[in-house]
Amino acid sequence: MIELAENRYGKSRIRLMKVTRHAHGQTYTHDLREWTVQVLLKGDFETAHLEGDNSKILPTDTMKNTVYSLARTSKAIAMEDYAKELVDFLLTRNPQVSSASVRVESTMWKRLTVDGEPHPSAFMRGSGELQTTSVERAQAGSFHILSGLDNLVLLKTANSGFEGYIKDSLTTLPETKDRLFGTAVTADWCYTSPNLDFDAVRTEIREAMLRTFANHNSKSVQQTLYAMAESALEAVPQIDEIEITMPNKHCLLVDLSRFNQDNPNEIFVPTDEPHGYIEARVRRRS
Ligand SMILES: O=c1[nH]c(=O)c2[nH]c(=O)[nH]c2[nH]1
Repeated sequence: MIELAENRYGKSRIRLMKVTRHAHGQTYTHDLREWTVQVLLKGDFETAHLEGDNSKILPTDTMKNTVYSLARTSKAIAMEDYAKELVDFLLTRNPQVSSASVRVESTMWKRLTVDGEPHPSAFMRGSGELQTTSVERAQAGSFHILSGLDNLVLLKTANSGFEGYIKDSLTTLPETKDRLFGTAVTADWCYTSPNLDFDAVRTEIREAMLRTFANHNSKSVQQTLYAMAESALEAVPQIDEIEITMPNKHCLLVDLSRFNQDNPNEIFVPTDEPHGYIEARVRRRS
């Protein structure tokens, strides 16, 4: 006997740009948001898989249209609030759906400064960093919101060392009190409430992590990762758990002795592969 164990379906990589226009008398300001949205539904789709009966299937093309239509009417500023509206909309109109999940990835656009003034309608891509959220709700259930960020690329040139580790017959790594520490942070945190000023909380979490990365006297990526998670949890009571992944993007000191030159930690070769991979989930003790 064979059975359908689990299934879900939806639309991925729905790209959306929203311009919000504010008029101030003779002048104006525009706000810009760029989101990539994924919608996934779980529910009563067994007959679709087993019999080819599409009578309970909301086409993924309709889900894509829903994303744009709701973006037009929604007053949400935070992507978490927009995702909640989208989940509610899909669940209300589709009783065959048992749970809906919406993920939004937001691209960083920064307002251009021209002649020292913020420009009302010109923007610059900030970096490859993404702000993320995944919002899920079952019919008659409550929201589960996991927000975070991805590809926050950081580097510190002081206050990082790595010493005192295991040495065995395969060790070649020299100990160092002074190395470059480069990483690309991924973080995901859970909120204690589904109704928050999500953008304000996000800013505080991000700033707490950045401050700690900059100021930490790092004995390892592991220690700095934990300190960053701890500072986010201390700064923001509205989250109770945070998971952080920090690859160790090694920058290797170049040996210039072959050219009769010294290299007092000035010339490095940045490497992508292989890289260390450090991950931890840190939570408030209950
Ligand atoms: O911060 C570090 N943690 C490690 O576990 C590790 N391993 C390694 O080779 N270099 C480093 N650096």
